[in-house]
Amino acid sequence: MDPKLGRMTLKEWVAIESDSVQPVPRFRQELFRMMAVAADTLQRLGARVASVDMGPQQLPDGQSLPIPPVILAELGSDPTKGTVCFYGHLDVQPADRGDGWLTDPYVLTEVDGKLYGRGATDNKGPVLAWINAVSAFRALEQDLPVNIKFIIEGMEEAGSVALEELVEKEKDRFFSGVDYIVISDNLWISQRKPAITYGTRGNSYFMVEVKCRDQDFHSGTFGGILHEPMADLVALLGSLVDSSGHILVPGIYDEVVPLTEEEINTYKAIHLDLEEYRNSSRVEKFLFDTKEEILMHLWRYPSLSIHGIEGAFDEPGTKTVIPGRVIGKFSIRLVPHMNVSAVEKQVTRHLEDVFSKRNSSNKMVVSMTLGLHPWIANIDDTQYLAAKRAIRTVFGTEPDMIRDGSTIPIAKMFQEIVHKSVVLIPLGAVDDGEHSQNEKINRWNYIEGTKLFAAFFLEMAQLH
Ligand SMILES: NCCCC(=O)N[C@@H](Cc1c[nH]cn1)C(=O)O
Ligand SMILES: [Zn+2]
Ligand SMILES: [Zn+2]
Repeated sequence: MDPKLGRMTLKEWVAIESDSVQPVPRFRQELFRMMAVAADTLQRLGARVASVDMGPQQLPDGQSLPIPPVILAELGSDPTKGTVCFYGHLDVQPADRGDGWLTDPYVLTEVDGKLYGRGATDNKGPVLAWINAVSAFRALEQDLPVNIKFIIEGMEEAGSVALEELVEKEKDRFFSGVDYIVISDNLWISQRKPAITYGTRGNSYFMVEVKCRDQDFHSGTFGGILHEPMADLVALLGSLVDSSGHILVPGIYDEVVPLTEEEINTYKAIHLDLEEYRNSSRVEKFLFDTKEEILMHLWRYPSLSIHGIEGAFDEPGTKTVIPGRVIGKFSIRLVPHMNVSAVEKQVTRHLEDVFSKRNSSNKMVVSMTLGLHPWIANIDDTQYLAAKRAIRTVFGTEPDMIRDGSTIPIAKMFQEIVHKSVVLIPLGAVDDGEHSQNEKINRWNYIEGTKLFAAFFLEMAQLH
């Protein structure tokens, strides 16, 4: 802890086990502690801070847990200055030492300039980099070049539960004076070259339940005389996508924006060392061989991923069970201009069609549990220019102009509800391993990223 500004270090933040994905009271308490610590840090910096009560989260099993508060903080309200709003999240993905972490995930550990720890890059490091950039102006006793607002949540990894309602409610209050919105919750596509991100994919998450009864069966006693739920489910999941990654749901590609020559040129301009990307991902072969195809299939085409089966036997050993009820989980990453409710209908119709052809006596229920829209921005907006200039100043290079294959739900919500320009300014390197074992942020990225944000404030002040 910095005694003068009361600033917390990344090590202290990583030590808080703020896992929002596992809905258990212990992690919820940690999340509340995390949000209280962050609110206190911002208060000590001189911000006006409100911790907004978000009410309960209803869980699928009928229980509920409290949602951690969202922090709304404001520094400066000079009407002659522009106002930049920064969004970040302080919840993390689950992490367990036994899952293959080489160090304790909740003890920030430096090895060769890499700071390992859960949340180091996603998203505690970048949030602290923003706070550090503000406190640099404070330490130098300089006025902030722009007014700054922070919106910081603790449920992003669980799908930003209840956040949309809050943004809607605060549209004409907290967000009324906001000119620009910045998010730093993704990565560069290179180890050393900075990037600016102007689009993300959306996500439709599906559950397909196949049920015979609530209890499992002995396969010696029932095997051979049942429509087995798992066999139905495997056939359903197997009908979704072919071996070249093409989604088999009829109509799913209908609304995808057609590709133009001009767009292809934007992919050509990006430097991506495929060999390095493949090696650092430890993947032998991708579905596509060229940089352009890889980028397009990550950013501008939909993809379908199968995530898991609830109720399946997944332990080591040879249990001879027939699961009585199984739930398959898969999701489709959406791109402009796919529509969430059209996708829901197409997927449901397709699964009903496949299931009916099996003549199974089991019951199938399809539900879409998340529907997150894709987002794309206008890269000619002022803050894109400011970010480019700040990158030139700090890194001495032009940024890669990139999109992100994953989903940052708040980007689209801000665009739709607040109607302000949104930019993603990542500061982590391509190999930071967000969501994975051994997540890290490089010391260099963390420090240069802090400088980048300070330079960005100065550029925004000039351009506004
Ligand atoms: N590189 C940015 C990472 C942000 C991220 O991982 N977002 C999640 C959000 C989500 C989508 N569906 C459920 N949660 C993601 O998986 O894309
Ligand atoms: Zn994140
Ligand atoms: Zn994440």
